[in-house]
This record gives sequence, C-alpha cells and structure tokens, in this order.
Amino acid sequence: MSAHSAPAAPASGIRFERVTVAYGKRGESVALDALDLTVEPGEVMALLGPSGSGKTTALRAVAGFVQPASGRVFIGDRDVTALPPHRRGIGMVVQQYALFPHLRVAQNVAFGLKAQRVPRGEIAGRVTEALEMVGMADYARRYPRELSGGQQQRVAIARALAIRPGVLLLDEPLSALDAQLRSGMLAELARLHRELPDVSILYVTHDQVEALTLADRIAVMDRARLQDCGTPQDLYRRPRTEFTASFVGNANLLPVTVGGATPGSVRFADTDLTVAGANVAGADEPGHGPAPGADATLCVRPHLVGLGEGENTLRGTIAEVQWRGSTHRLFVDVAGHRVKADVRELRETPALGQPVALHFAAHDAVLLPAGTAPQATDPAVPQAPALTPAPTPAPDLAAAGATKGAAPGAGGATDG
Ligand SMILES: Nc1ncnc2c1ncn2[C@@H]1O[C@H](COP(=O)(O)OP(=O)(O)OP(=O)(O)O)[C@@H](O)[C@H]1O
Repeated sequence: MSAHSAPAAPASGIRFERVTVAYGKRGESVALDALDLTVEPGEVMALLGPSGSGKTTALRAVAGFVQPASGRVFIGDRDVTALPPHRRGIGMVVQQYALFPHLRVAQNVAFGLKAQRVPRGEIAGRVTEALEMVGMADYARRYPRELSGGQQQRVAIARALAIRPGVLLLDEPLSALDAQLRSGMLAELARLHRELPDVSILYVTHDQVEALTLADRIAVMDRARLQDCGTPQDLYRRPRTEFTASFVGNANLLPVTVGGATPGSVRFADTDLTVAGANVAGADEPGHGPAPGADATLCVRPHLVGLGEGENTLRGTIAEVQWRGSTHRLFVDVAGHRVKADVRELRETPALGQPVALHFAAHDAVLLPAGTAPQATDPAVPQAPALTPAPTPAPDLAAAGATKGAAPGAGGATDG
C-alpha cells in the first residue's frame, strides 16, 4: 500500500452500552450478553474469541445489521442504535471480500460513494484516492475474478475506506488468505492504520497473532460475554482468568491450593511453591483475590519455565520433546500433570522417560481464580483444560510480521 495522504475522517470511537442481541423467534438464543465496551477514537480494538462467542454479532450491532434486544450503541457521541446501516458512517470488510463480480474494481469502490450520494464529480477522485491507499490504483479497470485473493481483499478495504468512515469494522478480513499473504496484509493493515490515525477499528478475529499484532487493546469474548479487556501485553503478562491465559498466548495452568507450608506459598500436588512476588489476579479488587485454603490456578508461560532447579522446582519425567527451530518444547509429566517448557540452546535432547527438574520464578507466575477456564457449550468452542494446549496455535509473532503489541516470548512456537 502506498504512503498516500489519508482522507480526513471524523474522529469517533464506538461505545457498547449493555448491548444484548438474541436470535431466534422468541429471542431465546443470546449471542451477545450485556456487552459494555468502549473503543476510543483512533484505537484498534480486536474482538478475540472462539467460534460462536459473539464477535461477529457485536460487529453487526455496530454496523446496524442486527438490532439489539436491549442496550445502546454509540458512534462518537451519536446514539446509532435505531439508525439504518448506511447512516452510521462505517466502513466494513468481511472475510469473503464480497465484491460485486459484475462490476470493475473502480465501480466496486464507487458503490458506497454513490449510495451515500457523493457528488458525481467527486467520485472518481475519491475512488483513486482509496485505491492508491491500498496500492491498487493500477487495477481499477479489472474485474474481481481477474485479481488474486489478497488483491480482492485490498479492493474491499479500499471500498470501505472510500466513504471516509470514522469507524472501520473488519470481520476476519484475512482468514481467506494463505499464511504468507496474511502476514503481509497484517503489516499493511498496521501501516494503513498509521496513515489513518483517526479511524477507530473494530477487528474481529479468532487468531491471537492477528489480535496481538494489530490491536491497541484486545477484548476477549467467550460464550456471548466479554471476559477480559486490555492491551496485548497486559493480557499476556497479567491475565485475569484461565480463559484469557490459555487463549492469549500459551500457558501452563497448575491447579493449586492457596497457603502451603510457608506464608506466600501455594501447594501443587505434593510441592510447596512460592507465589510471593507473583501477580495475583483480582487482588486489587475488594473482596477478591484468593483466600487461604482456596483452590486457585497458577499460570506460568512455557518460555518462563527453565530446565534445572530454581526458586520453584517441579520434578517429573520427559513425556515428549518437540524441536521448534529456535526452541525445544519439553512436555514433562509432573505428578500427573503435563507441564510445558520452551527451552533454548539445549545441548542434548532429553530422552523420553528421563527424570528432569523444571523451575520458574515466582515473579513470572500469575495466580488466577480457579474455575475460570472455558466451558464448552457449543461443540465448536474448544475447551482448554488445565495444562493442555491453548485453543488456537500460539503465535509466531516474527512470522506474522509483528508491528506492535508483541508479547515478549510469545512467539516462536506452534502449540502442541
Ligand atoms: N442469524 C442468526 N440466527 C441465529 N443464531 C445466530 C445467527 N447468527 C449467529 N447466531 C448464533 O449466535 C452465536 C454467536 O455468533 P457469532 O457469529 O456472533 O459468533 P462469532 O464469535 O463471530 O463466531 P465465528 O468466529 O465462528 O464467526 C452463535 O451461537 C451463532 O450460532
């Protein structure tokens, strides 16, 4: 995409105020449950969650394609809940491009401008401007069938941008593209956003690499509800639930009991582990934080688990070893639980069944409330039981062309 100067767009955020959307004749199927969420002007907010969690429904509520059963949607200061889609000033790009096959590229891009009754004399200039932004000005006379998937998606983005929206809604815009193209487009979307700093973007994805790479903040959705919201770094380093820990990045989730033999410790199987210095989810909220004797979950990222003894030592036997280029992922059976460790520069690959010690530092751990893992109610929703892989592959941020928000150490591995 070119470094074309951005068309002026009014800065306007998005606000969901307890928005509930229900499908079915009697509204029996709640797809979005009292969503409260604010996307600041110029912010990229990713809606991340498994299939069926309500992400697209949230987007459609902003676009005006579904009517909330209750709650209100604001774009900027305007309550748009009752406005038809074409009066909301939004641009939208969906997974399957949705270009009109019988129209040339320029006509596709002009389509929304005509619908908006932009004066005829202005249309050609606006079309060229939008196509230049996505590097497609030379393809104006082609038909969609004469373009690659990536080029079609650029045209779809140009069509959305041509109306100079204050808000851009992107629904899995890269999922129809192959991995390499996706990574390139991700970097280009990031650049496009830098060229359009006033456009607020709501980006629906179930791919954590896309969310971590592109988003200023990520809203984690599960079963129609917002589970967590924060910057990529926050969610990665200080998840508040087991669901977020396993869905954003890769996590070991150890079932523990609060209060071991010494103060500031937890008991995992027959081992006392120190959590003095660990981040404790919910500890800053009155009445929250784990009480002595309570069940909790200790979250440790695999790349923060080392081989050998340390501040907290776990002893077990090697169950599996995967070579992942820059790291080895060790799967170690510890008291009936499988613990993952991503280890660099292993001189010798450990043999299966070999006894090993693993260690991690308390300050690298997060103590989470127990029972906050996903419960699959929809067969399409993957479950993430403790100590098993995250529902989506862990990100290889380098391969994804990460531009910002990269969670340190989250890359380099596919989950297994
Ligand atoms: N038009 C509809 N009629 C009835 N139920 C629907 C309709 N659209 C969505 N749903 C249901 O609402 C729930 C949320 O769907 P939604 O498309 O918002 O999820 P999603 O998180 O975007 O999923 P995906 O990642 O698979 O697109 C799902 O259970 C889905 O089956």
